[in-house]
Amino acid sequence: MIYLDYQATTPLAPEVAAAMRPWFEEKFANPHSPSTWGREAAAAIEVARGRVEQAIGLAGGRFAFTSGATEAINWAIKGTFEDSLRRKLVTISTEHAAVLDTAEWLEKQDIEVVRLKVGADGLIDLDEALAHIDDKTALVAAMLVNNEIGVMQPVARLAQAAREAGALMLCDAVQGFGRLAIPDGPDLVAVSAHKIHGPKGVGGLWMRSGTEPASQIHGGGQELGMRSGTLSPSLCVGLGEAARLAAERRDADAAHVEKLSQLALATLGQGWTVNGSLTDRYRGNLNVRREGLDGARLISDLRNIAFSLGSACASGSGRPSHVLRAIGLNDRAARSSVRLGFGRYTGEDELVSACRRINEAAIEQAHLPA
Ligand SMILES: Cc1ncc(COP(=O)(O)O)c(C=O)c1O
Repeated sequence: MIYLDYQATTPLAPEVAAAMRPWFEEKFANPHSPSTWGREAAAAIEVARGRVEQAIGLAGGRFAFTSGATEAINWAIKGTFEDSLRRKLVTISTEHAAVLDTAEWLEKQDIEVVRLKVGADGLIDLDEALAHIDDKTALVAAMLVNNEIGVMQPVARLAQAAREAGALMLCDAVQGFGRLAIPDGPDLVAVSAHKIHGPKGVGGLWMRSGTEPASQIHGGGQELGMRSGTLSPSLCVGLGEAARLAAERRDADAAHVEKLSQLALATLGQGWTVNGSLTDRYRGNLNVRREGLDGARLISDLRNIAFSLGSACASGSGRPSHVLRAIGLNDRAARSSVRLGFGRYTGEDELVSACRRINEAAIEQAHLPA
């Protein structure tokens, strides 16, 4: 199996698995218990928290663990509106479902939602965005790297505009965290462990000091009373170790990914078009289309290569991706697109071999009866 679906999830780093194991097995204490064992687990969680904060790299804030980025985003958005008299959210039409579905829920509570359009390059028009961010706006929510097409929005500029308007800025940094520097400016940053070679089921929300959205999960008062529920030392330690490794290896991983991206494009060869900006992008995400291709069929024909149509959610629904539609592709062009995602553990040879097979299968498909 050649794994080219790094945006859906990433393989667990061996260092992370090793760091997590004792907390599943002999060190099973409840980290909120006052026993010696409990305190040891709590201390390990605090070390992990420090590592995540360091990898996020923004000063003057604090990180709280959650079950993943979806929960962190729900918390940030719903909690901000619960605390604010302002009634407007400005976001982008190509955000992840965690943001867009929460925005839809807000609309039912009579909150105005502006979904900024994007151009064929997948990027917003900054002037249009600035015109919408005003004194009615409580929150601007924008992702750092798009999960489907890899393009990078101008997060720092949006954060500045939000601040000038007295609003807060949430950055869904899931696909950029640990891979790129998070630009300074956001007040709230959501991250997830399983996109950076950590375990599934853990992530969290970084909050600038003084910006603590209202709690959405009530109970035992863990995480400074902001997010209740017994923390899993194993998952938290796993995220901490994944963040530490990502920070340590960021430049080496970025250089590797850049090389892989060039190799993939050169191997696919002619007839393929990259969806979204060629310049403002994370290189480990290559969403490509080919005239007449049936992407779903290609994926089922090439069972030994794991790749996808776009987001895992869009793939399941059978509906064309909202991101590809937003960049102006019609149904046919959207269905002829596939996403190749690679990273730290992808070998050059396996990538070349996979791209060759993808290209050959696509050419073969063009000659088959529909
Ligand atoms: C951009 C983006 N935001 C949010 C999420 C949700 O993260 P999690 O799986 O931790 O809930 C994902 C993962 O699919 C993502 O790619």
